[in-house]
Amino acid sequence: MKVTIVGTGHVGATLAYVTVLEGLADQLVLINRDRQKAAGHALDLQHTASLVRQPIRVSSGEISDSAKSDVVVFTISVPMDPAHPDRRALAAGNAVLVREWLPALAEASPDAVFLIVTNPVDVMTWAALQVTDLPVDRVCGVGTLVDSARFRAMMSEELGIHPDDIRAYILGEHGQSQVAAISLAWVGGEPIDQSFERAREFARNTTDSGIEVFRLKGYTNFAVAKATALVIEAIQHDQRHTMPLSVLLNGYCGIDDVCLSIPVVIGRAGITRRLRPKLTPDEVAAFRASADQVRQNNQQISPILNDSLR
Ligand SMILES: NC(=O)c1ccc[n+]([C@@H]2O[C@H](COP(=O)([O-])OP(=O)(O)OC[C@H]3O[C@@H](n4cnc5c(N)ncnc54)[C@H](O)[C@@H]3O)[C@@H](O)[C@H]2O)c1
Repeated sequence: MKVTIVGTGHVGATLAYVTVLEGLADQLVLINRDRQKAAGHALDLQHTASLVRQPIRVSSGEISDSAKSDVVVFTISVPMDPAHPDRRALAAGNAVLVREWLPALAEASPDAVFLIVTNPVDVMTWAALQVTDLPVDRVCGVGTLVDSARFRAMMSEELGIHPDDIRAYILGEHGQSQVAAISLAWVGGEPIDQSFERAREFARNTTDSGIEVFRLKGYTNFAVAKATALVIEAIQHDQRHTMPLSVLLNGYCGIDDVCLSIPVVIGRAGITRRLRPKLTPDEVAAFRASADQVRQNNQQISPILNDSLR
């Protein structure tokens, strides 16, 4: 399997390291505007590859070197203002990057699954679909996967049960309007008590946790890299795992033409199913409000995507 990581900043470089350690590809290509930096990471990872069991070829290069990738991960981004950490503020700058990079990447790897990590990830996933002819089931954003994992970890600690045994999703925007689908949370077949006040507190903590890491160290990399690696692994082995990813919604909860995280099934062909769990009326209302928020951002960047540079 050939994986290309576009952008070798904190997230891209960490994901490249996890890809090598976990043997998630036979071939890994790194692309960065600073070619020397990408070459340095590739060389360092070649040395790493000689220490792991699974052989993997690591190189750096241009978009042409990414040709016929099975997975392309997009992580390039304008920087977030440390004084005002707000993912939505990256929308205009990153829309320019999506417009500049995605068409050529898609042309080079028309059969790849494209994983968008760049924030605001729901808006950028939608943007990627606007500037390419990629099928909707092969473009998805690493949206609330980390949020959901964090939410489950908090519940796990409270309940004294392994997080793998807890099913719980954060849905909607990877950001302030995200929705904790507490009505869907269960363990061992038992629903988590709706009146479980701590679950609401955990949901609030989850919403803020990514930004909190950013405030403390200036970027986030480990959790998102591991989450993205899980998605790559599901594609590599056609695992058909269910996970919350940001995908284009059309007619979902009455929402059209917006990318938001919902539980999906993912495998080698990309998204094979969009699951439709039964949410409470309050959760549906919150999910629709999240869609409205993201739609506003989409509208703001539309003129940038339509710019004549395309
Ligand atoms: N989806 C998620 O859960 C999640 C989690 C963490 C971070 N993120 C997002 O991932 C993105 C990357 O984060 P990071 O910490 O790696 O950022 P970073 O600043 O460390 O890296 C950004 C990369 O983009 C490249 N870049 C910047 N401007 C460019 C330009 N004009 N042309 C080409 N390349 C350019 C840089 O060279 C660098 O490789 C950000 O948008 C961040 O918000 C998403």
